[in-house]
Amino acid sequence: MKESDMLIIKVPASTANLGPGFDSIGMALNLYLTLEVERADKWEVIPLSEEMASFPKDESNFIIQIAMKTAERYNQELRPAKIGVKSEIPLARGLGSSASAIVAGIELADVLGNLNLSRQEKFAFASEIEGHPDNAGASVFGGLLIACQTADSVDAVVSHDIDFEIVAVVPRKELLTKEARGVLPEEVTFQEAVTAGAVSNVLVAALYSGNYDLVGKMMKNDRYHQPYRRELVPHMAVIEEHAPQYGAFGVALSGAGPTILCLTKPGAAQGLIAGLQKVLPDMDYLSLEIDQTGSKVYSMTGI
Ligand SMILES: Nc1ncnc2c1ncn2[C@@H]1O[C@H](COP(=O)(O)OP(=O)(O)OP(=O)(O)O)[C@@H](O)[C@H]1O
Ligand SMILES: N[C@@H](CCO)C(=O)O
Repeated sequence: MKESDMLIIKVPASTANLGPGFDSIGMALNLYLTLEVERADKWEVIPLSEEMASFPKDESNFIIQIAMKTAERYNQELRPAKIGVKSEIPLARGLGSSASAIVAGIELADVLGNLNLSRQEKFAFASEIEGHPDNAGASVFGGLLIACQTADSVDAVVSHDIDFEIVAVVPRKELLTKEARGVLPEEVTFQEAVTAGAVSNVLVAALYSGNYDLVGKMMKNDRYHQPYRRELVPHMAVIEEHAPQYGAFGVALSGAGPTILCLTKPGAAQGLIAGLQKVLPDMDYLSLEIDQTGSKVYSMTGI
């Protein structure tokens, strides 16, 4: 990065799991965390949207901490910068806000430290920090991602060809991922694991073959996490009951919740929102698309 540059880092939100793809499937969404980065004599974070005002304004800010950790991994020290931060991603609602902040920090280290990281390197480090690759991978690559993280490696297949309309039903109250992971069992039986894996396999095959009715059925049939998290998200059953009549073919918990993800047939999103507002008026409704680009960095001159 040159002294006079103002760089923009733009990272998409994401939804994870799509039901049975627990800690494995992610999809990038067109809501963004944006950083405006300029060289400075000391670290400074300027909140440019309301929710960002609650975070530290110095180098203890999470995004800067991630940037420093990334630089350290590559034996670099970062010179400070002034960073304007704005976000359209609701916090702790199951739309990948923490993963987008991690990816933004890695992108920040990449530009400030001239690290020249590949997308795979950014994906691997973001997944390591987040602990699972679904949200992090979607934020890095965009599109629909099927990923697998083991102790030795993290691998993903990313598709930019799959597309459908999305409605996110967002409760006004936060649910931290830590709490929603706390209700999951420590063990399942071998037979349960086999069935849960089979449901996930059919979901992926149905997604790739465009069999959206089967996609919806598999989203609902998840055995890994939704049965345990239902008690935290009572609005989910209401949406499952009413959404199909307004054109949704699939309903699932978005990430760890509490947002509910509805996938709709083309042109059905507005009707779905109007229909659901009648039964659940106290929710926010977002009509969204898949982000097919992933995280990107550009200068104010548009390069
Ligand atoms: N831009 C940001 N700057 C600093 N911290 C952030 C930022 N975005 C998210 N966080 C941190 O991440 C927390 C939310 O992470 P959490 O994993 O609980 O939910 P989520 O990522 O929004 O949802 P999910 O993981 O289910 O998709 C926030 O409470 C905050 O501590
Ligand atoms: N796969 C994760 C996504 C949320 O971070 C979960 O469901 O807990």
